[in-house]
Amino acid sequence: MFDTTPTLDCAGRPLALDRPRICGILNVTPDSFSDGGRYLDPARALEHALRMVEEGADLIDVGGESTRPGAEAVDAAAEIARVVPVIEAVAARVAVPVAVDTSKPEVMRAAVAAGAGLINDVYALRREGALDAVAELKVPVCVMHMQGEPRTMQEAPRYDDVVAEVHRFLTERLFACEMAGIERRRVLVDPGFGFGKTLEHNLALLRALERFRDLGAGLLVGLSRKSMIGALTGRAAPEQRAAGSAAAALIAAQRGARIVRVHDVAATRDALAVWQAVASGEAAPAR
Ligand SMILES: Nc1nc2ncc(COP(=O)(O)OP(=O)(O)O)nc2c(=O)[nH]1
Repeated sequence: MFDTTPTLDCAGRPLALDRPRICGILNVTPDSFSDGGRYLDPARALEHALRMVEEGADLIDVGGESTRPGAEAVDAAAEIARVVPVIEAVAARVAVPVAVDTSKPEVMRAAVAAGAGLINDVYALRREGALDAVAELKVPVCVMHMQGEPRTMQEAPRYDDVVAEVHRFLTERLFACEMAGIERRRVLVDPGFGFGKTLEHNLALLRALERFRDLGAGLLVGLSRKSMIGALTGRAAPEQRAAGSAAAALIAAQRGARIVRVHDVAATRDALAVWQAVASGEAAPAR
């Protein structure tokens, strides 16, 4: 059922993409939309990371700047101060790879020096120096589509054909990566749910997710607790959206996502385990 797509080498820590993998979100920010402020303290952040790995996370994604709609930007020094101590502490205690969710080259470099093995860039390496940094750091990277900037992206998202335009953007970013010496097998792509998209745009992308298989890159998807889930379930509070988020992660996995980026690891793992038992005729390896 799953083809033998490559295993990513995340600074010596393998991330096999032979079946859908779970990326646990660790926001070290005061203002992330669903868990802002909860893990600002490095000790709390480490505790949460350990719990997510225990629950089944195959990767931990540490972010120091909220990219929610309307978010204010954070400077590099402040972002580094937030993520580096947490990346150091988490990488020292877990065996799974640790990613850094940043678009700034200086944060990428500091994070990899601290033990990060994958870069997750919602700006798809479009900031000055980002492509060169990733080429030099030699760790895998996720490039994501966003229309506009977090501060204003949800004001009036508009596309002629959202699927075609997102596909074209990711094609161009993959080409830019290859031109910079970042081989395609080291790149993950992400349609960027909620990043300059209406509910209809997000649904169109999820329905057409298989279209992105032809990019020849692993597909990462982030739907967890987003307003799309709230709109479809009526759950106003993000922390009430675990069931809807697990359903969305399952649909994404069934349509080709290799990594699902989630807040609720245990619920997601259970949903994927049931599907894998049915779909592949054998139960997913018990944890
Ligand atoms: N690759 C990728 N990275 C992402 N980073 C942040 C968020 C936003 O979610 P969250 O981190 O929970 O919130 P915030 O940005 O407010 O910290 N979504 C994605 C996503 O969909 N894909």
